[in-house]
Amino acid sequence: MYNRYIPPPKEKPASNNSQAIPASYSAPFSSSQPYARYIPGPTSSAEPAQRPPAQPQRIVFDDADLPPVDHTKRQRIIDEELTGTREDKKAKNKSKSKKSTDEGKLETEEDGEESQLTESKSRKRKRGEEEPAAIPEKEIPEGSGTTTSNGVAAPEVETADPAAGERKLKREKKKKRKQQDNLDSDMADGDADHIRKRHRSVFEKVQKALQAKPDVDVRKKEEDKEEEDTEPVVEHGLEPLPQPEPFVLDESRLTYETLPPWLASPIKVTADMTRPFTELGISPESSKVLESKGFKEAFAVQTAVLPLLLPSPDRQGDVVVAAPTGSGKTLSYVLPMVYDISKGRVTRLRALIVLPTRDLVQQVQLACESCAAAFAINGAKRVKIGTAMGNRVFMEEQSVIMGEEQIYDPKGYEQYLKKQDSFVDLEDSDMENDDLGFERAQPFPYHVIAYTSKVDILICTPGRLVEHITKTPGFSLDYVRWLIVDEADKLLAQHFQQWLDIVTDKLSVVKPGARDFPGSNKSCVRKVILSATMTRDLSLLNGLKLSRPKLVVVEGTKAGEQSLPPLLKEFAIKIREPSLKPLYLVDLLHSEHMASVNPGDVDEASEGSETSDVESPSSSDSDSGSDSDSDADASASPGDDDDHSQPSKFKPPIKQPKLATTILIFTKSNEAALRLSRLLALLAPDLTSLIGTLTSSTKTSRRARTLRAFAQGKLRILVASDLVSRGIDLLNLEHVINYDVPISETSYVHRVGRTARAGRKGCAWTLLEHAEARRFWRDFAGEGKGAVTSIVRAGKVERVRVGPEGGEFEEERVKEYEAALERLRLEAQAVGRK
Ligand SMILES: Nc1ncnc2c1ncn2[C@@H]1O[C@H](COP(=O)(O)OP(=O)(O)OP(=O)(O)O)[C@@H](O)[C@H]1O
Repeated sequence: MYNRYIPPPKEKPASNNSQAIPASYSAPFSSSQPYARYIPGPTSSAEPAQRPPAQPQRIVFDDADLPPVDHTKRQRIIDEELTGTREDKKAKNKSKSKKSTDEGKLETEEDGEESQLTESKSRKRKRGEEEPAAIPEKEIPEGSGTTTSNGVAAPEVETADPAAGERKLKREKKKKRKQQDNLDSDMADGDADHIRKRHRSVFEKVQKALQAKPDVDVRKKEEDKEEEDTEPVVEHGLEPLPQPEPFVLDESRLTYETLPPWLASPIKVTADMTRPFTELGISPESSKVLESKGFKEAFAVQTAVLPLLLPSPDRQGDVVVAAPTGSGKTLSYVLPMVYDISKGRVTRLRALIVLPTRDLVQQVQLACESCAAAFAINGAKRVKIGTAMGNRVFMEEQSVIMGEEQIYDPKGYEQYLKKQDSFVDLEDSDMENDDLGFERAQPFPYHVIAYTSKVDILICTPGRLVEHITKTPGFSLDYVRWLIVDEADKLLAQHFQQWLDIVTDKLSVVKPGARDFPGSNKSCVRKVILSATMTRDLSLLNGLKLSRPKLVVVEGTKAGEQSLPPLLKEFAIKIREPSLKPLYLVDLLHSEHMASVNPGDVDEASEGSETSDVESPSSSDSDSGSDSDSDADASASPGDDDDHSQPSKFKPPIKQPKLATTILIFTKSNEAALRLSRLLALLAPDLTSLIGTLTSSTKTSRRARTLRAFAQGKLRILVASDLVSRGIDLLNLEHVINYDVPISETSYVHRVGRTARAGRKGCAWTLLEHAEARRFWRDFAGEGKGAVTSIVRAGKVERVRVGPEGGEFEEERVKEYEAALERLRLEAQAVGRK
């Protein structure tokens, strides 16, 4: 930082005075140049004789604080300091000195500097040392009135007699000091301080520069060399400083080399591998029961996972499974887990299965019940299964999971009375249960309530699990020895109430006899982590605190890849006129493409179903209407091919319409799903009674009914949001239509994976508007320029044409469409007014 230079008074100095400023003096120092401020002499006319001649302020530095320096170099450094940076700092100084004048801010900053310098001076005086001479005198060229290369007036030095010259110099110094003292004493205190402060700042700079001398020398040398080698140095003003290279995100995909061994060397299983359950350690009796439930033999992933999880004399580690959608991952963990628990006698909470949605909880519950039945033979225990997903009031859920028993225990009763105040008061909680008449049991006098788990396996959503851990008396994970995390990538990426930390903390508690038996292979918790799109993000996986994990993948996939079901066929349809996209969908639904791909499956499911017991989109509120709505809609002539739209007083018998397949249509949001479902009902009246809607805003019970109706074939088309894109097992589903392109590869894999499950065929159709086409082909299909996709598929995505022959829809159809839109708008308005 440099102080503002104040130009010297415009009086003409005596030409023969060595202290006077030569005419050339002002030339290199404009007011904006960085240099110590010139101190003018006293202005009082009463003492003209004492007024010192105008001179530049001498720069004083404390040699005691510096290493011995070469004065020649020092001078050069000072010169560099004063000149080299001058241009660069010009504008900065201007604004700074202005600030300093206006606000006096600089003074404040400089107080410290001045006190340091004063301290240094006084130290020197105490030591009896002379104040060092001003700017290196030895360097001053011979001759009178010379200036330094910077134009600084150099004192005249006699060189003929060195002793005499020295004496003269001393005299001059003494004289100057005296003058300076006079000057100081004459000046008002504030002014003198102010000026001194300003000078000190410059001196401080010079000192710093000198201390940094070695760097300066090296830099100078380097600069000189560069100058020789390259172009002349261009001095810069206030243009932006050179910035470091922008940080480029490493988008390279994971390779085997970057993964830990257990991820890099997975256990691979061929996709078409099957084995009888008996060969994998399941008893023939249990296998028979499994067969009766539709599980004839173990699927590929099950053949690899079952041996790792079934009880064995060796203590085995945790298991991570990355296998395609519909490959049978659920049974691969449910079977060994239920088998293991069925060997016990006492009911305790032994297993937790965590899933992201309620629909999945219900689905996995069915798989668990099937297996529980399979192992409840030959006197083995029937494993008890419970759910916690927030679909009923909390206290009711608590009473389903936990049991209470009155035990005579006077001491315990006393403690209970003392503790009562600090006990978690569920009555005060914000749960939805309070006014429903559930009453928490109180202990009888001299009794305590002992809490016992009513279930061996709890299937739950993470949020509800945390609620039970924190609020349900007696709910404990001490005996849990199975933790299953299905759809793991989703659950790990979303920190629902820090559920994972809470659960893993609880599971790390060691209570001897609970799950820790020295030397037993049953000790500790077995963790099984599954997904069709398993993350390789170690920071996420680390949160699970896995112990000696093993990864199971389907052969043909590498780390970071996600394979599609082998029997899935994919198609893309170009939408030429985006504003008429619903018409393309209607055409696709009516086209020969929507044929059954697994003949027999759908018809079997729908046998005998003539009416639907679920809501229909043609009702004014498809998600909140009563079940009877669909009957009313169905009466609008479903299946009557001759005249679908004519209102008729005569209601024909309900017939199954000619849609011989099942279709799941994905939209981008709940709202879009509701809207499209209603629009379809208006545009394709023949399909009206077959359309159901699934969104996260639909009540769980209604969703369950809709799914049931679909499984039975009463509904043939489901319009859904991404809610059901994961895990939902619609076994008879044949076609998935991406009405809106999914947001990610992962989402695409899960959506299309709702079909072609369990060894069946299936088709996925994606409607592509022009703007979305590039992303689809590059990221999802892996075709075209710059294509990179992590999706592994058996075939290729085929292009299919749907829509009018000539490319344009008939005017009449466009008008129908516009009328349907208008009706939709009016209906929405009417709902808004309610
Ligand atoms: N061994 C088997 N024999 C016959 N069917 C089976 C067998 N194992 C699983 N299934 C059936 O396969 C279907 C898909 O299984 P599951 O839901 O476990 O797949 P998933 O791999 O978990 O799929 P997603 O990743 O989509 O959740 C289910 O209907 C299930 O009943």
